[in-house]
Parts: sequence; structure tokens; C-alpha cells
Amino acid sequence: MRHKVTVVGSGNVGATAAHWIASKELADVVLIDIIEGVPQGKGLDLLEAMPIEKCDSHVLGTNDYADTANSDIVVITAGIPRKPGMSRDDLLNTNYKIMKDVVGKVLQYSPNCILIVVSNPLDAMAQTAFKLSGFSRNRVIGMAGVLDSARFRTFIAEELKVSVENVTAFVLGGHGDTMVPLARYSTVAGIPITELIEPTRLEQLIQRTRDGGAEIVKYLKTGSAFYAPSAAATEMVEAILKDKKKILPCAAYLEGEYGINGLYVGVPCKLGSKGIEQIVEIKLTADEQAALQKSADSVKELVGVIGV
Ligand SMILES: NC(=O)c1ccc[n+]([C@@H]2O[C@H](COP(=O)([O-])OP(=O)(O)OC[C@H]3O[C@@H](n4cnc5c(N)ncnc54)[C@H](O)[C@@H]3O)[C@@H](O)[C@H]2O)c1
Ligand SMILES: O=C(O)C[C@H](O)C(=O)O
Repeated sequence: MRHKVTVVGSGNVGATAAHWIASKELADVVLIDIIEGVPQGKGLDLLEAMPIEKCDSHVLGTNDYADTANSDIVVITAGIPRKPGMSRDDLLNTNYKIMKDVVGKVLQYSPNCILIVVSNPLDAMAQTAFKLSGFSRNRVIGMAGVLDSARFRTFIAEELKVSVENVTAFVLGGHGDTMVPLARYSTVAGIPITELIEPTRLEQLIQRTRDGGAEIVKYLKTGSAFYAPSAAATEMVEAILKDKKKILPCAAYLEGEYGINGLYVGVPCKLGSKGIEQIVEIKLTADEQAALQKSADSVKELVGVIGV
């Protein structure tokens, strides 16, 4: 069966997500933006790469939501990125307005889709999409944990000079400065990293993970990371389209899990054809629970500002 994925926003993250999705032949892709010409140009360019990539994915760039009709998944990357000196939270009001515009139009044409939200500040934007869409919580998923844990995995693999394939890492909480990389549940070939990296060094790697987005912004100056973020969103798209039942850290609307109610926060989720099919609850120590609560409190403050 052919799948259809719409990517809203044809900027850095959106166009690169379209690239990964099409070149992995996961689906036909519609790339949509408010800017005229850019999605059309990038979409056509990507389509013309398909013969070389030996892929039969169709790619269409457009400004017309009618072209997005009946998408299985809609990945929302529309929104402004931060610049050096800004926090993701500084994007709140601008991206809230963009999210309102986008969700309304997506709903009109793809009422049965699954939404993957990428725009920042991530947890608050996922909550906005959830509240405005009226979708059940399994169909509105925020992308952050796959990216944050990929960064943690990269730093662990570099530190220990092992294959990234050996490393699994666990990051909980909101996608902000208070995210919670959990060393205790991060492993190298099944060995907890707490056995392999001494505590002071480990804390440095954890802090680098928390600052991972800002580190890239500092280099790029005009915007933020997009290769790893779009690869992360693509892994979620793949898990859903292939009904893989893959456990990935995602921002999900919690209804009592981890003692948190009525809020999007990053937790381990099983992704399959229905979207989030299970939220996996693990036992946390008192310190870990407190760190998660602190992270959730900062998300709560943001959603309070926009009233969603
Ligand atoms: N969740 C994460 O981990 C993560 C990672 C990277 C980036 N982001 C966020 O993703 C967003 C996009 O980042 P980027 O680097 O691609 O930015 P970008 O500026 O390159 O692209 C954003 C695109 O959104 C489009 N857009 C704006 N308003 C729109 C609307 N109403 N409808 C359709 N399109 C609209 C713009 O025209 C632009 O092309 C930012 O908010 C960024 O902070 C999140
Ligand atoms: O850091 C940003 O603003 C973009 C994104 O959230 C990231 O973590 O790369």
C-alpha cells in the first residue's frame, strides 16, 4: 500500500525530512509552505533525485492544502527557528499563531491523519496541535526525544570509541534546558553507561546533550539544527507507517502517567500504525522524578501563557 506524508514547512527541517522520507521510499511526500515557489522548487528537485536514488516515491511541492488531502501522517515543521542568544521558549507566541493556522488547514483535508509536531517550543506546540485538532492523544506526537537521545548516543559512542549501534540512550522530559537524560537507563551493548564512564565525565556528556540544540545554533547563527531533527522525525514516520511497535522517546499527552496530568512531556512510547500505542512507564528514583517534574513544570508555564 502506498502511503502519503505531508510535511508542512519547506525550510531546513521540512525539506530535509522530505528528503529522508522520499529517499527511504517510505511514502509519497507533499511539501507545503506559505512561501510561494520554495516548496515547488525543492519538491521538484527532490523528485528529480528519485531515479538516481532508485526510488519511486512521488514528491510534490505546493502552497495548496487540497494537495495534502488524505495524508496518513502530517509532519509540522512550520515556524521560526531560534538564533544565538534565544531560547526555544522565545518562539512561543510567533509559532503558536503559525501552529493555529497550520492545524486548521491540515484538519480540513486530512481529518484521519497522525500529526507529528516538530516546531518549537516543542512540548507547547504539540499541546497546541492536540487541543486545536481535537484528535485523540495517540494521534498527536511531539518529536524531541529521538533527537535528544541521538545526541546523547553520539557523545557516548565518541567517548567510548564504540559503534553508535551499540549505544541506546534514554532522555525524558520536555525539550528544553531542563530535559532529563537518564544515565541509569542508557547502555552500551547492554552495559549501563554508569559502569563505563566516571560520574564527572558523564555529567559533562549529559550537559552537552541538554545544550545540544544551542551548540548547533551557535555555529549556524542564522537558524538551528536540521539534519538530526529531520532524521528523528523520519524514524517516527517509519515506525508508524511500518507498524513497527518501536519504543521511542516522544512527547505525549500524559493523563496521570509519571504523576503528570494534562500535559505534553517526553516519555518512552510504543509507535505503531495507530500512532502512540502505549506509554511505557518505568520506575524513577526520587531525584529522577523530581527532575522530570521540574521539566514538566516549565512546559506547564509555557502552555499557561498561550492558554492551551
Ligand atoms: N523538535 C525539535 O527537536 C526541533 C528540531 C529542530 C527544529 N525545530 C523547530 O522546527 C521549526 C522549523 O525549523 P527550520 O530550521 O526548518 O526553520 P526554517 O525557517 O528553515 O523553516 C520554517 C518554514 O516554515 C514556514 N512557515 C512559516 N509559517 C508557515 C505557515 N503558516 N504555514 C506553512 N509554513 C509556514 C516558513 O516559510 C519556512 O519555510 C522551528 O520552530 C525550530 O525551532 C524543532
Ligand atoms: O535548538 C533548537 O532551537 C532546535 C532544536 O530544538 C534542537 O534541539 O536542535
